[in-house]
Amino acid sequence: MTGATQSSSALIPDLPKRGMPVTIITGFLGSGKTTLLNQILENKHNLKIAVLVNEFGDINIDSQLLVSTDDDMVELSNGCICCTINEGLVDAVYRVLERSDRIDYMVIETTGVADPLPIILTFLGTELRDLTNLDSVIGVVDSESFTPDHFDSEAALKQISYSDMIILNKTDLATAEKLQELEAYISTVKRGARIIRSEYGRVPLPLILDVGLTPTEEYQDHDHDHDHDHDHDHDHDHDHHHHHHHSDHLANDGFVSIAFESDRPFDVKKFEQFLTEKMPTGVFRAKGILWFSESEIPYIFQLSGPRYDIQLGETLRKSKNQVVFIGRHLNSEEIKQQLNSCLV
Ligand SMILES: Nc1nc2c(ncn2[C@@H]2O[C@H](COP(=O)(O)OP(=O)(O)OP(=O)(O)O)[C@@H](O)[C@H]2O)c(=O)[nH]1
Repeated sequence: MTGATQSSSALIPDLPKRGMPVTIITGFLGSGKTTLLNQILENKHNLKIAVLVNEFGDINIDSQLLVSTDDDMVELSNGCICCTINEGLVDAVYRVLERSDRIDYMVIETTGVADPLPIILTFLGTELRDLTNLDSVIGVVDSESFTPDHFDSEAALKQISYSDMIILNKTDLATAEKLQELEAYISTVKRGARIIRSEYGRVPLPLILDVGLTPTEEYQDHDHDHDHDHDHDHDHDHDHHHHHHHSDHLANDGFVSIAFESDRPFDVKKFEQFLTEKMPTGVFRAKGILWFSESEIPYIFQLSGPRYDIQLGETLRKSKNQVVFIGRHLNSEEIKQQLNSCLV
């Protein structure tokens, strides 16, 4: 990777020694990362922020749900974090650095099943170290659904242990006791962790941006290539060097992502019946832009753990149905067939 990017750095010789500040937002599926990112974008005032979003799945839903002004930039790189992001990430960062207009800050949202370490090491262990300044890694935790078994997911645990700060989000859905238990648990995983409670990611920006929390020297001994060689349970030896993966391949800790798109609208009653009666219990997270035959305006669909909501997406353009289901032990064909039968 270093070889591939060295030539790009020659294009931007004038960057200051301490480069562009970068914040990484990590956290499990549905914990509130995009919500936090929207809070940042809505409250950034004059700061020009470039946003990089990496999604688990073939369709970019998050990018469509981000509030964005002309100054912001959303660079997308979908796919499996282990296969795609390290190469795609360096290129995307260069595209931001090479922009002629001023960008003050970069915020990266990882997928909900990502191990943040390879991303951290991409900033600290490659030539990006001189061009960027990793400010902090923020881990978002869903205080309603997170439990100490951390969804049986190594990634969920690593997201906490590599975070410099934890946003204990969705406090409106958890009892005071649960919040205290979680804070105690998080402190056992990450001693001395800075924990901030929030609802809908509402946190004053000075508490989370430009805080200089990443202990960069502690990562110095990590061997970048070695650490990238991790233990995901999918086999990608034979296709590591090309990036036309399908979502079925994107399994992390057993999670798979199933993308469904259609130019035909859904029947709202059939779709709700699918959600309440037919959807497999293995579905942990779903999101999408929905088009119902009854409405001219598209809807935003969010499902996280036990709850879902479907809200009018006034600012979205109606085009087609796009929805992603993420979970374990999912039968992709069966789900697609069931969704097809909800179409008008
Ligand atoms: N009640 C409640 N809901 C919240 C809060 N924060 C976020 N949500 C909802 O939780 C759902 C998931 O939020 P997102 O911000 O999309 O979560 P995410 O971490 O980006 O999800 P992935 O990208 O799939 O990993 C959405 O329906 C949000 O509106 C909160 O503090 N309280």
